Amino acid sequence: MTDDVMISLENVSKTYRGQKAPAVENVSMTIHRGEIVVLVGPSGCGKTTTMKMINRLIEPSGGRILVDGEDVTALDGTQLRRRIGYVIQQGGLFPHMSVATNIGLVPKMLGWKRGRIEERVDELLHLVGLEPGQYRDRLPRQLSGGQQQRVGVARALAADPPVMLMDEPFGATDPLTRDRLQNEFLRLQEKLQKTIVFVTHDFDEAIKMGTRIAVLGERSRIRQFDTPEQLLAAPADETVGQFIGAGAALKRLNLRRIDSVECGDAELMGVEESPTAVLRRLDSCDADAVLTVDGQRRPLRWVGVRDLGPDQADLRGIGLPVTVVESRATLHDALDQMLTSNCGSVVVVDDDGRYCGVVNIECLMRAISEMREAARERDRGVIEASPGTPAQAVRGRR
Ligand SMILES: Nc1ncnc2c1ncn2[C@@H]1O[C@H](COP(=O)(O)OP(=O)(O)OP(=O)(O)O)[C@@H](O)[C@H]1O
Repeated sequence: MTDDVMISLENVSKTYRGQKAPAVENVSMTIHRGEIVVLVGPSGCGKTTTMKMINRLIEPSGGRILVDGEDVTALDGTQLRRRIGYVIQQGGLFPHMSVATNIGLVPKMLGWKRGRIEERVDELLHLVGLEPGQYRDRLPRQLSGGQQQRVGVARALAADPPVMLMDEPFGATDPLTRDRLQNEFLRLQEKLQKTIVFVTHDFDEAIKMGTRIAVLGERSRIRQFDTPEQLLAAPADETVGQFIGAGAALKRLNLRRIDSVECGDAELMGVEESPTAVLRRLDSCDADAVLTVDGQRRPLRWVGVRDLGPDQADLRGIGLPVTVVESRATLHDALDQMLTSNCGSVVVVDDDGRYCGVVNIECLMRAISEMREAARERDRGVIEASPGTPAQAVRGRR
């Protein structure tokens, strides 16, 4: 096994007791350090069974599984599970235990001192965006679904395991929360660089989260194991193509993050400026609205000529609300926001909500045609995929 490999499945099979046919048959797969490998496939194809054999929540009937070079079947199951974080739907929290107790479970089992556990719990709550003072002592039922999920992730990270298994972790949340959790998790993963096996039903989620995606068929047979780009551009067979579904071109928007395209610029004006200053600015540029921002450059509203009546004293509260999207979100998220908000553009913000730029429909169209061209070139074998090619700047318009 090379240094780069973190998990290796070698001819792994599972036949459940009382069943004739195996649920998983002869699966071999290599997962590298720091990658997110997503297992997708139809219901009942064996995704969860395959994943749970890695931490031996399910004992394999045959084959070998190596984690960081060690054969997991030779290790004590409980010890093994302390070294592999595990996240399931709705966090899988113990309902009668506080958030802090839930997160501190594995460190406690590992014999950490109380002070160290408390410090770690607070550190993890910060990491997943929950204020420790506010959430530490709550019970899981006093949290929203998304918050429970964040605590589930914090718990899995408690003992800083190199490997995480995630079984439909965001499955039980509404689409907006799921999007946010996905983005937050990707941001965390940039820092943490864990090796992650991720099971989902949702192909769009697979594209967004996966470094590589394994499309599984019956008995976990691997139909294709490839990067999202390659899967979308060149499905291995008709079944994979059907699974990817219609709109592969649109789905490619999931592959490109907003921070990889050159955004346009809006005409920014501090909200404390005067309506006359706005009129002067609009007169001198080709934008039809300015974007008002607060003292921290956080976007507030789009203000155009028609919002400025003769008696308008200041800019506060006038104009159209902005639709914002994080710079780490995908172009697909940006398009989604545009369509749901009925707005021709979205304002891109950084982690602190500060203005970064504007993405509009022309910018998306340009990115789509670039990706299409790159896929064509790749098919011709001319160049490697280059999904990071920046789009040209666009003018910000509401
Ligand atoms: N404890 C069990 N005993 C017997 N058969 C089982 C058991 N658990 C799962 N199976 C069977 O093994 C097969 C694979 O199940 P598994 O849960 O791994 O599939 P999956 O791809 O994760 O499904 P889903 O997407 O619906 O969650 C299914 O046919 C299922 O009925």
